[in-house]
Formats: sequence, C-alpha cells, structure tokens
Amino acid sequence: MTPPPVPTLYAWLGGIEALKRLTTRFYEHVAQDALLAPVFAHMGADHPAHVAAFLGEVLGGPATYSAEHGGHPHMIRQHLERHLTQDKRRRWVELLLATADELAMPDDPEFRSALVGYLEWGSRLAVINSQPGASVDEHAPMPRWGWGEVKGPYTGA
Ligand code: HEM
Repeated sequence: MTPPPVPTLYAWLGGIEALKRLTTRFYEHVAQDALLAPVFAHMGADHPAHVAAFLGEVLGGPATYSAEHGGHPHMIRQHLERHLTQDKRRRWVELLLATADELAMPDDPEFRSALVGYLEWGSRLAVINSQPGASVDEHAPMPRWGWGEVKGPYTGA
C-alpha cells in the first residue's frame, strides 16, 4: 500500500489563517515587551499579515509573499541597518514559540523541531543582515523549509 503523502509544514500547522493568528498575537506580545517594543515601534498595521505570508511561503504554502510583497529581497531589505542584537533575536524567537504554545499550535516533536530549526536559521540571518555594511542580493531566492531529518509529522512511532 502506498503511504499517505507527507503534508507540508504549512498544511500541518493549519495554513494561512493559523499563521495570521500566530503573528497577530505575537506582535501584541512584542508591543508589551520592553526589549522588542522599540524595535517595532514604527511597523505598519499590515506587518503581522506580511510576516504570516512570508512564513507560509517558506513553510511550503503558496508563493504569496513573492507574488505580492517583493519576495526575499524585500524581506532582507526590511532588516538592513536595524542593528539587531543576539538578545533581541533570542527574545523574538522565545516570544514566537511561547505564542505558538498559547494558541495550541501543533506541538509534536517533529513539527516543533522543524519550526525551531527554521526560526533559529532565519532569525540569525536577520541579525547578520541588520549589521552595518550588509547588502541585499536582489536575486535571493525564497527559502523553503521542510521536515528535515524527522522527515514528517509524528506518527506515534
Ligand atoms: C525567521 C526570522 C524572521 C522572519 C521570517 C522575519 C520576517 C520579516 C518580514 C517578512 C518582514 C517584512 C514585512 C513586510 O513585508 O512588511 C520583516 C520586517 C522586520 N523585521 Fe523581521 N523577520 C525575522 C526576524 C526578525 C528579528 C529576530 C527581528 C528583531 C529582533 C526582526 C525585526 C524586524 C523589523 C524591525 C522589521 C521592520 C518592521 C517595520 O516595518 O517597521 N525580524 N521581518
């Protein structure tokens, strides 16, 4: 018998509506956080939805961010000259994961390890791209993240 197809991380977490719930709540927390609030003091009202679209595309969903929001180069550009530090990055990741717990997003070991892997990678790139002298590769492809070594969601095995 053919095994069922492996869902994308995007499908497993519940698609764009789940991601919008996550980023909306996350930036509410950010606004209350002494370390991060000043970093995001001037973000637009659409920022949570844009980040949701970006994450959705990376995690295997539709290419909405590439089609409508300027793709990876635009995202990198948003981080230029922000002088982000490791303590801000760490708080950002910590708050996002706490929000995922708060909203009862899938918490199987397979999904969470893949999510943490991407967030560590992406947030460290954001810090690098925010340092003086960083520049944008106008052809930077959109990253695509999958299940990695665990290869698929929890099966009880
Ligand atoms: C995986 C990690 C990350 C992802 C996927 C991500 C994604 C994004 C995206 C998609 C945008 C542009 C939104 C738009 O098109 O309007 C953006 C902007 C921004 N990001 Fe990130 N980001 C990450 C990490 C971080 C971290 C760690 C920080 C700071 C601690 C940060 C600070 C910012 C700021 C300040 C902006 C501009 C907000 C504004 O419009 O004022 N990002 N990010």
